[in-house]
Amino acid sequence: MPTPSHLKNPLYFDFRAARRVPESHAWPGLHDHPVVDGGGAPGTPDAVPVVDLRDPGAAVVARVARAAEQWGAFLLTGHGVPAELLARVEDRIACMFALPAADKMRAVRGPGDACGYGSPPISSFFSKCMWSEGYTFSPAALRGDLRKLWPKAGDDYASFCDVMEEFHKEMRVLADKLLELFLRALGLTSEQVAAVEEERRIGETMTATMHLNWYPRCPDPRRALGLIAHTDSGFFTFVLQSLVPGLQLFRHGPDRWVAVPAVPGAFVVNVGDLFHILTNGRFHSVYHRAVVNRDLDRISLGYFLGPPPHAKVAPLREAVPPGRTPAYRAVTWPEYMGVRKKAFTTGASALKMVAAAESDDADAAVHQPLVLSS
Ligand SMILES: C=C1C[C@]23C[C@@]1(O)CC[C@H]2[C@@]12CCC[C@@](C)(C(=O)O1)[C@H]2[C@@H]3C(=O)O
Ligand SMILES: O=C(O)CCC(=O)C(=O)O
Ligand SMILES: [Fe+2]
Repeated sequence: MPTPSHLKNPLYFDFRAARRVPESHAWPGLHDHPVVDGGGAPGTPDAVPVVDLRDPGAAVVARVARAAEQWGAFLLTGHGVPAELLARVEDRIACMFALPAADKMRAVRGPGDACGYGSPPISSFFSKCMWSEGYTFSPAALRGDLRKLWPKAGDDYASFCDVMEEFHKEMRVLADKLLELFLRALGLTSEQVAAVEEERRIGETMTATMHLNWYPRCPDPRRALGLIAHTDSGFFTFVLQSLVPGLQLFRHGPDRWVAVPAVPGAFVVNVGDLFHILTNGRFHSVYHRAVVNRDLDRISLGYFLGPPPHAKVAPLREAVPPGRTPAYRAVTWPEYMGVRKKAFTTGASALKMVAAAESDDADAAVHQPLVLSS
């Protein structure tokens, strides 16, 4: 009898060969909270907020503020990234995930590596495995990274790199636009936004990381999980989900999972933990997860924006109410990842661990927003 393919490479779980969900991939507690549809009529309690950038400026700012304060996430439409480019991006991602296991394993993420192929970094905190594969890379340096997957270069390598570079160019511009909208949504005037940028260079220094997810179809989707519930750690993330839905946002009161509808051409924008800190908790990071499907593969792309590694992130002066001190202490992204690691192992909240001691002494308020040291 031939050896099943998933046993040939012990590091690689062959989802295609799986006829059932093994214990290693079966998650308890997946159905502790109900799942509700987030695609209802706009304004209904569970409808995921939509921000259409084609609407008048003041309406857009108000919608961003409401969504970031109440949900920590929204669907972004009218963003100007061509649908035709998004279709090519999805096509190239599917082509990458269809590479033979041996090719993908050549690019495997090493312990502590930011980039590479395999389960996302968060998976190391759990004993169960997720029903997905992922690939993380830096779009600013992708040609080198991608040679691990395509050592001989070739047409697929070239088209993947060309399309991702084109996408990155569009997204980086959109990220700057959204950052400005977020700052306006905090109540800053255009002049204050310009002054913040002059002083702190948040937009100028923001870095982008891309993480691609492949969720193979699953024989028993109720037992398996595509991506464990988490908050993104950076400033904000654009998620492109294919036409197969699977992203769910957690909402309190009553506790429930809201299934984000697959809206063609839309991005889901998630507020991350460092933005939660930057906005002094006014915009809150959103807890979310991805589920899998019995009949269909699903692909998603996360375009993560965050500060450069040496930049300290602390609440913006403008986000702290008069007479109060900032709610969080200054942290770099790597420091915050260290705190989050500790939080995972102890069951604590990483954001609470970087909360500053409460004080009403306005004179003691030392605001140290994004500080760039050389
Ligand atoms: C920029 C990043 C955010 C991320 C860690 C990473 O360095 C690259 C992968 C990202 C991702 C994607 C899946 C979920 C997540 C929690 C993870 O483990 O890897 C996020 C990370 C994050 O937001 O912290
Ligand atoms: O697959 C999705 O829709 C969500 C992906 C995600 O949350 C992530 O990559 O951080
Ligand atoms: Fe995420």
